[in-house]
Amino acid sequence: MTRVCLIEDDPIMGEALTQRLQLEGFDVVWQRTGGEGLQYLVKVGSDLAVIDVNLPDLSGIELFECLLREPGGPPPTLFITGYGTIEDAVRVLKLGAADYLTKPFSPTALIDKLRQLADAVPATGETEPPDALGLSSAMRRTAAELARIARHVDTPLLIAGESGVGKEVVARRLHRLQCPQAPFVAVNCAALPETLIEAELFGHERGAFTGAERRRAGVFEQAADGILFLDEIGDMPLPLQSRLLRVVQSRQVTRVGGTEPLEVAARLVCATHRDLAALVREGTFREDLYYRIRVLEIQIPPLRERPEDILWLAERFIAEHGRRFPDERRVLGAADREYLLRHPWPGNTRELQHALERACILGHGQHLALGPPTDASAEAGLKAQAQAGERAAILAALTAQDYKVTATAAQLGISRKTLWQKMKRYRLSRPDRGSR
Ligand SMILES: Nc1ncnc2c1ncn2[C@@H]1O[C@H](COP(=O)(O)OP(=O)(O)OP(=O)(O)O)[C@@H](O)[C@H]1O
Repeated sequence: MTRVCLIEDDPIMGEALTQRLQLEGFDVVWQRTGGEGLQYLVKVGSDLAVIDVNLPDLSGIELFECLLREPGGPPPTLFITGYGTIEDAVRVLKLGAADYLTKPFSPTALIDKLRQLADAVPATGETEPPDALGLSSAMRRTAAELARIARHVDTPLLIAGESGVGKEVVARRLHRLQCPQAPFVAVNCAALPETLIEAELFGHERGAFTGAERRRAGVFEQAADGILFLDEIGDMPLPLQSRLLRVVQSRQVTRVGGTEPLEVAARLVCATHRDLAALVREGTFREDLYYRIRVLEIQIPPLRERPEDILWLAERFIAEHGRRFPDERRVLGAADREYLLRHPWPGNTRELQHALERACILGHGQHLALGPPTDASAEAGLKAQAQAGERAAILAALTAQDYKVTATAAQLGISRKTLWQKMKRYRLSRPDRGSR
């Protein structure tokens, strides 16, 4: 049963909500002051919290800020704000609240929101799954949906969202759920020259064109019964879109220069940071292909719209860095949290990850060096900063190219040898995802 801690000083409202939530099957604990509520959440904890912003002793926002400083952080929290106090609503969302309701509200609206949160929260007694995607309701919902999507292995999935939000992470998560032993083949449609993309996708027979000295399997074949991840699908040239549509519809592929069709067993997962519907309207993306690849669709909101994920992700990135470099174990301080929550993160999770990597490398003792460097540390840290930037650029290119050295070296404009040397120096190797 999902536990809800209701923190509300108004006796009539408190009692009415407690009764209604109990009737709806929630396990409700009603705390009448901010202080008692804080103590309860720190000592006992709860799956969800409903907190009135206006409490007599400690405001709901102060209470939430205290919980943010606790090691476990607050549970997914729904705030009740006063009518017309939009500033409060914006503030609580920025701090990481899951949602808010403005008074007066109907109990049904509260219950709907709590149910949405409860669906995504593990029931009492369960710990957070190791492969959670975030704390926000959007990412919890995505994680829950992936488990269902994984069962329908033939249905294409479209993952949409701004660059760096974690579309590939979601695709790889699906792979882990659906077919961890089968291949995961990632292709960046934007990174392939138009002349190569057809042969890369569909493969080619020996002698199909100048330079085709031997037969080559395309990515559909390479993906076998696993997942074929077509990133930046919006950048695929129109003529190839028609061919792709035929493959998706017939579940058969014919190599360039070949005549024998081969069965396609792989699941197609496409990703885009572009507005495909707009591309369809402009005539640069085929409408029939659009509908075919988005039978299932996951929209990942930008990080700025799910601030509750920022600190959660930051903790993970810092911990991960500390595991890899034990002498660089840093801790997120109050000023760091404030900085992280204030920054708009136009580059989304990727930018956050790189900012924290840099902050861990340049930090001292437990302290992170977040934000612009101070005068004293600027000079001393300049070299390290340049190296951190270089490492981050190489890491981004490796990730974009699925750790293919030739393609990554080409993207970065350096030789394969130089790339190998730098990967060694910066300890960059393909993460063991068990996917190939
Ligand atoms: N939920 C998450 N947990 C941990 N790391 C994440 C998460 N989401 C994203 N990241 C990290 O952020 C970076 C960007 O993620 P990813 O490559 O999946 O984004 P993307 O949306 O596919 O980006 P692009 O559109 O540029 O291809 C990666 O290094 C990834 O490891």
